[in-house]
Amino acid sequence: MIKVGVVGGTGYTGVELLRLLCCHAEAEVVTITSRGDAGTAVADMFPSLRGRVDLDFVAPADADLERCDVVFFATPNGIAMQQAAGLVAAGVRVIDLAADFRIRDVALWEKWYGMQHAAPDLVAEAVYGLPELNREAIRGARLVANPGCYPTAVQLGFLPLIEAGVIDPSALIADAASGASGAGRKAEVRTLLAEASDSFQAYGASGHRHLPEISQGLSGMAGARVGLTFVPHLLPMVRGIHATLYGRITREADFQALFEQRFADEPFVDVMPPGRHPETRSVRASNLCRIAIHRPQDGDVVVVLAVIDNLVKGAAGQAVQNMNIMFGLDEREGLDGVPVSP
Ligand SMILES: NC(=O)C1=CN([C@@H]2O[C@H](COP(=O)(O)OP(=O)(O)OC[C@H]3O[C@@H](n4cnc5c(N)ncnc54)[C@H](OP(=O)(O)O)[C@@H]3O)[C@@H](O)[C@H]2O)C=CC1
Ligand SMILES: CC(=O)N[C@@H](CCC(=O)OP(=O)(O)O)C(=O)O
Repeated sequence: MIKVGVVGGTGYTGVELLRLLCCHAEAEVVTITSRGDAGTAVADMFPSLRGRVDLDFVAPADADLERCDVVFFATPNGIAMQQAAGLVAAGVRVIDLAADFRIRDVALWEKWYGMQHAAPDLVAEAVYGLPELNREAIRGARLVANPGCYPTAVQLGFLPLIEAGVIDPSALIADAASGASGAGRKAEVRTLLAEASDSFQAYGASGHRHLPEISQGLSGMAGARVGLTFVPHLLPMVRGIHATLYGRITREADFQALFEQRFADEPFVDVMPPGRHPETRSVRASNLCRIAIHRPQDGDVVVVLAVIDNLVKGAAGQAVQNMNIMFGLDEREGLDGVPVSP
């Protein structure tokens, strides 16, 4: 069994990791941390895990992470970078759900994240954990930077079009909306029920920290710097991301066939038949990204609709998928649950 440690077990992605890993045939969570709730039984805090997880939270300082085979950091930005070097040196593989190792340009990361990087030398070694793009590199990685939630949906939606060179990479538009769990479990006024429900609002329109991450990924696919307008929105729901992506066509192609062929062997990308509109609830609690392709009025714009569950394919599920690849397991292990609908 793969021995797993989770740092940051009381948050939304931490508990989602536990939900997925408790059904995993080859992995066992052996330690899980919380600063404020050390000593509390996991199943007392999360009754959904009663009978499934028989562990107490331990303080991060008391967690013996070095006895693990892999450690997931489900912590805010800036935590994993303080511990990753020691763990990697001890032979422990690390998967960071936060953004510490996602951006290769350390100065750019420091600008967007407003802090000094504690492990700049490790950034070059980290592998960006989007399996549909980087599967081979993930296999041998000691340190995986799990992608952000919006970046997962936006990159998967643009991937076939950019790789095939059929849209103008200098004029990409991504309109995306997320449920409130994307903001994490910590108390915040904007995600209170009375603030977020029955309303719909964009945020970060002038610049969101996922912009450099998405631009970096799309530029890698294009082989040149892309121009991207990215506008996130907060949706009055709990889970899910819906991304609407626009690309100006520069070369004719059968776009539906392009997507079907590119993702034919991908276990977690579902290309819907022509004319469909994917719903976020059709992927709820699953590791799927569901995609539909449109060409309104046969014009010169291709519109891609991509939905994921931000906590699963956008975070914990993708992290488990990466673990499966790193340890040579079936990529679908622990992740083949059917989405919850309605
Ligand atoms: N929510 C989402 O949809 C997504 C989140 N992410 C990223 O995943 C990470 C976790 O997100 P999420 O679960 O939503 O966040 P939460 O705010 O829900 O949880 C954060 C967790 O980190 C722990 N923590 C906080 N500060 C520290 C610290 N200094 N040292 C150790 N542990 C700490 C908290 O536990 P305690 O306070 O008890 O120690 C808590 O368990 C973030 O970096 C986020 O950006 C990525 C993709 C999607
Ligand atoms: C609704 C909401 O607030 N969403 C978060 C999503 C960010 C997130 O989850 O962080 P990662 O960078 O680790 O993906 C936000 O926009 O800040």
